[in-house]
Amino acid sequence: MNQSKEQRILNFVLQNAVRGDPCSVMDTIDKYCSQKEWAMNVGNEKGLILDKTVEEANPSVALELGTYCGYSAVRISRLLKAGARLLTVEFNPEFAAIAKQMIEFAGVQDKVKLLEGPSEEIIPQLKKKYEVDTLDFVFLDHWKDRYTPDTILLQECNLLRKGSILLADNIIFPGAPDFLNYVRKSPHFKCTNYPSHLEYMQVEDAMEKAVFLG
Ligand SMILES: O=C(NC/C=C/[C@H]1O[C@@H](n2cnc(C(F)(F)F)c2)[C@H](O)[C@@H]1O)c1cc([N+](=O)[O-])cc(O)c1O
Ligand SMILES: [Mg+2]
Repeated sequence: MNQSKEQRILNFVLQNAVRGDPCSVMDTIDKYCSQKEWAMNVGNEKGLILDKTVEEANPSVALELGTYCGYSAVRISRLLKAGARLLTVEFNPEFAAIAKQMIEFAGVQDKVKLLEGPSEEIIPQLKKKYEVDTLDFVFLDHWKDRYTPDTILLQECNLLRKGSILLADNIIFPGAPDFLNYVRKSPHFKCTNYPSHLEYMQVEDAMEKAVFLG
């Protein structure tokens, strides 16, 4: 049975990146996806915005919705302080298996917990099952029509605290218009837009930061 694109990306990393070196894994994925096969990793340009926002948040507990191949899980977890952790949620079992191997190869597995399943099931379990009090940082990069319902669900589950930082990918392309509308109109969020480009392409894109005000 022929391989999936995600399996080809993982194989390229296993054969070309330096084991235990997160930056080498990120650079190798970016090289493959810019030169051989496009894939929906946040990439290096938007990745720098992600880096700066993670450093600003300096999270003890971070959540990512949309693991995919694990590129941003590696990117985020490499910046976490000792004892901090990233919970990353993936719905597709095949992608989760790829991401698990990617995370282990990068050597960040002790900082990352990969949770498999739909967000509407996992988010309500975070407090009791995954011992989360509140989330310091949330990266939204999953299905764009889930950004708003999951942001509402995070609030309903009391997982946000004054100062929790949400960062959303793909505000322009593919776009998340209802999310943009929701957070910009809400009195509970202070929003900042970061213009950028779609990963590996000369297409406009942007990220939106939404700080929860309590
Ligand atoms: O569709 C895009 N991303 C969707 C990303 C989807 C990924 O998030 C997972 N997921 C779904 N639900 C959950 C959770 F957590 F809820 F369970 C996790 C899906 O299985 C998939 O791996 C996309 C598309 C483009 N593009 O250019 O088309 C560019 C991008 O940067 C993109 O992120
Ligand atoms: Mg994205």
